[in-house]
Amino acid sequence: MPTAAPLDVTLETRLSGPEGPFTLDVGLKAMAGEFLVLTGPSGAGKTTLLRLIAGLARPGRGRVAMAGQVWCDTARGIDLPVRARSLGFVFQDYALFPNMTAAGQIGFALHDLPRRARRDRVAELLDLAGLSGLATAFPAQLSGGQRQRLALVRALARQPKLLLLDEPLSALDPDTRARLQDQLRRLHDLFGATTLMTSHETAEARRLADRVLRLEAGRLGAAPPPPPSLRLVRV
Ligand SMILES: Nc1ncnc2c1ncn2[C@@H]1O[C@H](COP(=O)(O)OP(=O)(O)OP(=O)(O)O)[C@@H](O)[C@H]1O
Repeated sequence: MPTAAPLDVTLETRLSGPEGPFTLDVGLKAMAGEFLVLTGPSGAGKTTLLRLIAGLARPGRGRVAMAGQVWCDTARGIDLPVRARSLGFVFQDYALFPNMTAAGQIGFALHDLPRRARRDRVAELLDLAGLSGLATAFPAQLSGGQRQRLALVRALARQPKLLLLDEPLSALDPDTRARLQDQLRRLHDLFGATTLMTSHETAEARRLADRVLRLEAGRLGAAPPPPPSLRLVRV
């Protein structure tokens, strides 16, 4: 259950879209453990917002704070490097290392643990991902769903306070996607990270999220309510 309001984001930055420049101008707060899904049309700025929060891009101006720690504040010249921010991410352009086994991918994220603790933690995370029998498999030997489960537990390996997911399920077939939605929500609940995910699928957003937000042309609004359910009429 959400308990506090630790993610506090106010960002403004100029972007150039196909129809000309526009401003990504966002104020966003999330509770600890809250699962937010960000929907909106292509080009609205969803990926850019996640990259700015992660520290992979720098905003024109603004502030990002998480759990009382300021990650970025342009007015005070603060801009923590990505590795100093307690976050995990699954981004389309941060794929798995092709030449590393499943166990190696997770172990890499835990490189500073002593060897035995690292081995135990890797085994535990592989088990959580349902990949215990595939510890020595390389990404090319895994299905799309297995790869995304691996990417997810790798992102959660260091128990980050914030989990950023950019369309993590979009490349999967519908059945795998539905299964992974449930697994994703379970992992989120288990780790208790605040999660911000982007999705084009309104149904997916409603199924997963505690709160759905919509970004349009750089501005945030609440998502429209779900359509009223059909009422049966006696004839
Ligand atoms: N550093 C930048 N400077 C200027 N414009 C940028 C920069 N980064 C992204 N853009 C532009 O901002 C717009 C929003 O891109 P973004 O990828 O954030 O949208 P999106 O909502 O995630 O779209 P999609 O749903 O298709 O992934 C795009 O037109 C992109 O070209």
